[in-house]
Amino acid sequence: MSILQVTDVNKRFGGLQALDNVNLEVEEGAVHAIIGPNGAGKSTLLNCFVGRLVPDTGAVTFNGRSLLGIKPHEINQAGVSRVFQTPEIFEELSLIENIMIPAFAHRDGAFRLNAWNIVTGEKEIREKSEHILEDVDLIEKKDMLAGSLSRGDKRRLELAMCLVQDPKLLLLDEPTAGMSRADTNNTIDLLKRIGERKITKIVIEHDMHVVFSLAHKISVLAQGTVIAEGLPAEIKGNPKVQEAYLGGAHL
Ligand SMILES: Nc1ncnc2c1ncn2[C@@H]1O[C@H](COP(=O)(O)OP(=O)(O)OP(=O)(O)O)[C@@H](O)[C@H]1O
Repeated sequence: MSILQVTDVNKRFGGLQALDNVNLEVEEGAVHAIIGPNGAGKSTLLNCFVGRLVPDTGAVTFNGRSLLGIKPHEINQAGVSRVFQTPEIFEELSLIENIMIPAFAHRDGAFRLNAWNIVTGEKEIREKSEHILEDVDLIEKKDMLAGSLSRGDKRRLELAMCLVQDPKLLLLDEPTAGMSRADTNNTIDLLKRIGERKITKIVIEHDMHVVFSLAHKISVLAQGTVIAEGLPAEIKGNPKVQEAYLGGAHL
């Protein structure tokens, strides 16, 4: 069963056709990678899933419900969470506070920086937040300021901020960008582990080691068009994909 369906989506920026009749079906529980060269339209497509952009034409449905015209926070409330290329965390707050804020927002249906809530900290929210920090191996650092973390840890923290909201669909925009090989491998392991929660994931990624380690299905975008789609083994040997990547340098 598909959880996300993209039908004939077009998006133009002035004279540039950033998305050209894109069709995509993401199966519930799968890791679906979207790859493609720079400027292919990957981020534009992702932005159409979270309400940051509205397609000129076409449809995007999540769990059978149209996402078009829905505000980003409402899409988030419906179960779609996004991890950004540059972590969006509260640098001046501790790790546990960073997790508790979205936990309260998820429970209350509104995002508020409510200091009183965090100080008094309802037991169940605190416990849930600590569990999530354990899952991402950051529990030892829970009282440190988020701003003092390494880049890899900041991305893990942001992932934890998404997980505490119990998302149904997690969008990962280059989850290992700028990481060392060791941090990249840790992130792959972590994403495999959270795969046990049955969260559907869409991963945009340039690092093919990450893509082939995680993805069940891959869609390849080039110049705003899906040029290939299939299992990792099918995509690896696809000549159109090799060509889009300038002689296969990335594959
Ligand atoms: N807000 C915008 N206004 C004008 N052009 C835009 C806008 N956003 C994206 N574009 C253009 O649309 C095209 C697709 O961009 P997009 O960021 O979606 O590509 P991408 O596949 O995510 O690339 P990368 O891998 O480099 O992040 C590019 O040519 C980009 O310059």
